Amino acid sequence: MPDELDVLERHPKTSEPGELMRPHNMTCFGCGPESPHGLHLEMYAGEGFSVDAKMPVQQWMEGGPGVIHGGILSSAFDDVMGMTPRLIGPAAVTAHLQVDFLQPIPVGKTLHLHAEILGKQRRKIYVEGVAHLGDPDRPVARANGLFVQIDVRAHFADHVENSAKAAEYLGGKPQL
Ligand SMILES: CCCCCCCC/C=C\CCCCCCCC(=O)SCCNC(=O)CCNC(=O)[C@H](O)C(C)(C)COP(=O)(O)OP(=O)(O)OC[C@H]1O[C@@H](n2cnc3c(N)ncnc32)[C@H](O)[C@@H]1OP(=O)(O)O
Repeated sequence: MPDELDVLERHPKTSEPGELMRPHNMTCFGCGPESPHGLHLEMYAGEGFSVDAKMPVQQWMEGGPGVIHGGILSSAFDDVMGMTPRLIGPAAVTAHLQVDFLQPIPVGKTLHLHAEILGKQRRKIYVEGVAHLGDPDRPVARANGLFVQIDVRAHFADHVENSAKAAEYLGGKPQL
């Protein structure tokens, strides 16, 4: 992370600490309630510049026998960490994501995910993530990511017609 950072301020319209955050896209694999095969993560705004979510580790998420698939864990981090920019302003997309797998994460447990903005410089937002199984002092995974703020309309302009929600986005009535 660079030394010279911008001052962080919560966006006046963002969710209050403890409040459920709105999915950024109803069919998002991570947080979309309408995603047919998604994680259906419910995200809560935390104190400061943080977001929390809990994910029951289900059988279909299995990688090694009885434990979570690394890609599922990475996806969960991606989405929870990707939600933190909304606390401060324009949406951001993942430019870089790095995950440390510290312990096996068993099927049947509930994974607690916490993401927090470490700093921002221009459009770059540095975010860390941590996951545990109920005891915050015993993390089972950690992540670091770089998210880059975008103009959502310009960024998705060439792709939005492929969205399951294309009719709504192109009909001028985005949910967001
Ligand atoms: C009408 C439509 C309406 C639709 C409404 C929908 C609303 C939806 C809302 C919200 C969506 C949020 C979704 C979150 C979902 C969870 C997160 C994901 O899974 S996102 C998917 C995976 N990620 C991507 O697909 C990104 C693909 N990459 C890109 O598009 C570009 O590379 C992008 C935008 C990341 C950067 O491209 P540049 O051209 O805009 O900007 P440059 O100048 O290259 O980078 C800006 C700064 O970032 C650094 N940078 C960029 N990539 C870097 C990297 N990999 N490592 C280190 N630094 C990097 C650069 O060095 C530069 O830094 P310096 O300001 O000059 O210091």
